[in-house]
Formats: sequence, structure tokens, C-alpha cells
Amino acid sequence: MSAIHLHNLVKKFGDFTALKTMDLTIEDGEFVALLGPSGCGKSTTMNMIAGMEQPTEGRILFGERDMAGVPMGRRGVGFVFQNYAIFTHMTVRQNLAYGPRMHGTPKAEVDRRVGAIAELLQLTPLLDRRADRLSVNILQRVAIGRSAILEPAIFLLDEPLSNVDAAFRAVMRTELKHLQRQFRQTMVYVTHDQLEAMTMADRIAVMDHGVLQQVGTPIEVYNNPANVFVAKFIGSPGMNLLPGRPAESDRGLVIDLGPLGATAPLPDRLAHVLRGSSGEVLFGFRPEQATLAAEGRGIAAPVTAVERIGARTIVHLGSGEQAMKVVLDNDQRADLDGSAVVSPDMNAVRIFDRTSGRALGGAFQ
Ligand SMILES: Nc1ncnc2c1ncn2[C@@H]1O[C@H](COP(=O)(O)OP(=O)(O)OP(=O)(O)O)[C@@H](O)[C@H]1O
Repeated sequence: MSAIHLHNLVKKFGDFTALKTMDLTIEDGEFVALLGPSGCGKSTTMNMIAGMEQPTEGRILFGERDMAGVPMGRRGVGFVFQNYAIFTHMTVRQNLAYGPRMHGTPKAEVDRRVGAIAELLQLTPLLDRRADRLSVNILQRVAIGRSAILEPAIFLLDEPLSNVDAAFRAVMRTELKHLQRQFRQTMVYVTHDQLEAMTMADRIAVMDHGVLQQVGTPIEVYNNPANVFVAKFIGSPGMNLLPGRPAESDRGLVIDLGPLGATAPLPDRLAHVLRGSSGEVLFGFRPEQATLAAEGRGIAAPVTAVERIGARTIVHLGSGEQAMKVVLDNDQRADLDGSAVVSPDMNAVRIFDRTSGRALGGAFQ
């Protein structure tokens, strides 16, 4: 069994708590991304799973087996770091074959595995090249192959693509996902890049300041962020969050956005929760879940910048706490001088408690 259970996991370095009470189960064969900004505790978590760091409190189980006191070499995990660790004086073939040879695998089986992994990672034409003649991109591919060839039941990858170039990263995202499907490994992938997490992971564990903020499928964390941090961190650009207060109007419950006026009436799932409350909230909507509308049909604000990025245009509006962005397809014509009127898709709106940052109201699909 290669499920990974983290129970009340805590890591302190002296007085500093790098990880606060983490509870997470990664199912057998699942691909989970640990996602968060630099310093949030991703690598610390990963290093404890690998056995390179010991937890200050809590337990790590692989299936039923408690990993306390089990050294790294006995955990049966494959590990790939940001910086490739390969032997530069050897050929690609020798690098790939190194692990299975050390494990005493018969030569015919080593050759078969080298051939298969080289094919999967598009290394076949390079098998007899010396590693010191290869680009950083290819070296990282060899490093992944060197770990993958041992077919570990648990494969841990810590920012493996952060040093490779953007085009190659896109190719590798597909290949890594393919590799995991092929071997049905339990894969834990550390990244600060939400695109990597969104495209590859079955579930994403979003972390900040040593605290697990939310665990869910990519679409769950995108559609239903549990709090303001996740709302801003997931999505590119992140969610718009405008301060306001619930208010009754003749059309139903709206959010009074102060200088920006009032929103359209809230859908029932939110109106139920907010009716009768006058506490400060944040009105959240994704830049791609809004359009520009005619006057009187939305939130009017001055346009401050327009970025045209290939097939889409990002319109920046307002400033300070009232700043927001709208992503338009380029076929949507917008009069971008002066002010514009933003009409969020009210069915996709999220409301957050301003003080706690927590999402209020039911999830939507
Ligand atoms: N050995 C250590 N001694 C003291 N502090 C440490 C040690 N290792 C990590 N930390 C601190 O713990 C916090 C979490 O570090 P960690 O490396 O887990 O973050 P991360 O989310 O992986 O970020 P990055 O992507 O920058 O590595 C950071 O503030 C870091 O400085």
C-alpha cells in the first residue's frame, strides 16, 4: 500500500514553526501537488515524507506502516530535486542503468527498463551521449528517468521543472503526467507554480505560512476557494476582491461596494447566508467570469491599464481596495478609454468574511 498519511505533522526549527499541524492523506496512485509561495513549508513537508527531516510532532504512515525511525533508503521512495543529480562523466544509458544495477537487477532486465524509460522520456537518441554534453533541460529529464526507472511506489518531486525553460516545462508537464499514469505511482509534487499544479495534479494542497489552507481538485480550489488566500493565489490573475457590506434593495440582497455603488442581487445560496448581517465582506469574482457591460448594468470604474496578451486582453480598473481586473477574449470589443462597467457573473460570485478571510455560503459547481 502506498497511500501516505500525514497525522498532526509539525516541524519546528528552533523557535520557528515551519509547519503547523498538517493533516493530509494522499491516496494510493494519486498525484498531489503541494502548492504555495516560497517559504510556506512545502519542501519541509516533502523532506519529512522522504525521511530527510524528522517531524517535531505527529506521524507519517505509508499505508499501515509508521515511518518513524525508518531511514530514507528504506522508505522505497524516489526523489527528484530542483537541481538534477546525475553523473556527468557517464552516458545517459549509464546514468539510467545505475540504480537498477546497484539493486542487482539482471542485465537483460536493466536493458529492458532503460529502453522503456528512454522511450517514455524521449531520450532514446541520446542514450550514448555523455551527460556533460547535454543541456540543463535534458539533464533534468535524465534525472527524472534515473529515479523513475526504479519504479518506486512513491515518487517525490520538489520543483523539478523550475530550472528548465518555459517551452520545455510545458512538454515535461505532459510527460510527467504520462509517466505517473503508466506506473500508477503515488506522486507528491512540490511547486510554487499554479499552472503546474492545475494541469498535472489530481488534487492540490494549497499552503501558506506553514498552514494547509485547502485541499481539493484543481477545479474545486479554482471554483470554491476556502479563503481569501486561495482565491488570490489560484488563478491568473487571481480573484477580484472588493470590500463591501450586505444591503437590502428593492431587487433583493446586494453588496454595497461603497464608492463603486451596489452589485446586482446575490444568488439565493449567498443571500440566505448574508441576510440580516451587516458585517464587512469581500465581494469576489474571477477576472474571466465578468464582462464589460452597458452603463447602469454593473460596477463602473476608471480603466487604468490594458494588457493585450495573445488571445486575451486584461483590463485593469479602479485603484487601491477598489482595484479589479477583467479578462476579455479579443473578439469582445471594449471601449477602453475613460471608464468601463464591469458585470460579474453573479452565479460564480464568492463572498468572504473580511475579518477571518473565510468563504461564506454554499459551494457552486
Ligand atoms: N533547516 C532549517 N533551519 C531553519 N529554518 C528552516 C530550515 N529549513 C527550512 N526552514 C524555514 O522553514 C520555512 C519553510 O521552508 P520550506 O523550504 O519548507 O519552504 P518552501 O515552501 O519549500 O519554499 P521554497 O520554495 O522557497 O523552498 C522557511 O521560512 C525556511 O526558511
